[in-house]
Amino acid sequence: MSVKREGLDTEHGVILYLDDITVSFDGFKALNKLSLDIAVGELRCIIGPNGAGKTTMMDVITGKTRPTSGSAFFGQTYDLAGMTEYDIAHAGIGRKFQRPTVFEQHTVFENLELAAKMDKRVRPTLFARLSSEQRDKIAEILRLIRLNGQEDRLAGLLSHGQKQWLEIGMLLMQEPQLILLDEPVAGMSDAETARTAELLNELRGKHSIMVVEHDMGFVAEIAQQGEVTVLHEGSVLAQGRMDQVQADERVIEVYLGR
Ligand SMILES: Nc1ncnc2c1ncn2[C@@H]1O[C@H](COP(=O)(O)OP(=O)(O)OP(=O)(O)O)[C@@H](O)[C@H]1O
Repeated sequence: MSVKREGLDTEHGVILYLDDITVSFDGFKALNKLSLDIAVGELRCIIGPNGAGKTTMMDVITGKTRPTSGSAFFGQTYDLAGMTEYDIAHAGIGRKFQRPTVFEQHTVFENLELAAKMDKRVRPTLFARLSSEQRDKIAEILRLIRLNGQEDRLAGLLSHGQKQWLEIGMLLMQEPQLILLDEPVAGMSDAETARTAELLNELRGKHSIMVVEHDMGFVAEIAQQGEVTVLHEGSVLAQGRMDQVQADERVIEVYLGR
């Protein structure tokens, strides 16, 4: 896998290392000695009951929350604990929150164009024309998110699912090295959920992606033979293929015990 971002050392094949991370809120441990690695090009699904610490983990990775102890590295060299949210985004970690936040008064194309111009690696180019390379990329992403032919529609008129795909497209325009998706299919119809699984399967291997999701059917579709991590009470309870974790007694207990 090529490493596009200068300075990101993934020579050892690992893009994210979380080691022994604890986050305490007034003594309550939202994360409790959490250790987790993501390989370059991996699509990792994270599941776990409510309150397991999934959002807190993403907040630590993106610099929104500081760990009380432990270390978080992006590649070999970026120590996330010492970086601001802006620096982390700039270094190449892109996050999509649960609710879509597209620019509703702009067209689909303009949304992707704005995302291209917010490319944090280059000088802001708000008034510059798109390069032909950027136009090609927008066309490719429009196809990927199945919004080709709809590029002139106002984003505010899209369905909930289409807005989510557009936002994924905007994230891709910025070429993040690691993509974090927080419950991407929450609120989607079954058809939209199936379509999102196809989209993520198309991204598999081309990007390093971490997906937090509650919808088990969807997780099974995208995890395939890859690893699924189950969080519980701020630590890793189990990790393995989806069929393995689903058969794990401890996992069954924490899901059924609620
Ligand atoms: N800022 C905070 N102050 C105090 N407690 C917090 C704070 N943020 C999270 N928590 C607590 O930490 C625990 C983990 O929360 P978190 O949101 O990370 O879980 P989650 O796995 O994302 O849950 P869900 O699936 O419901 O989104 C919860 O018990 C939550 O109440």
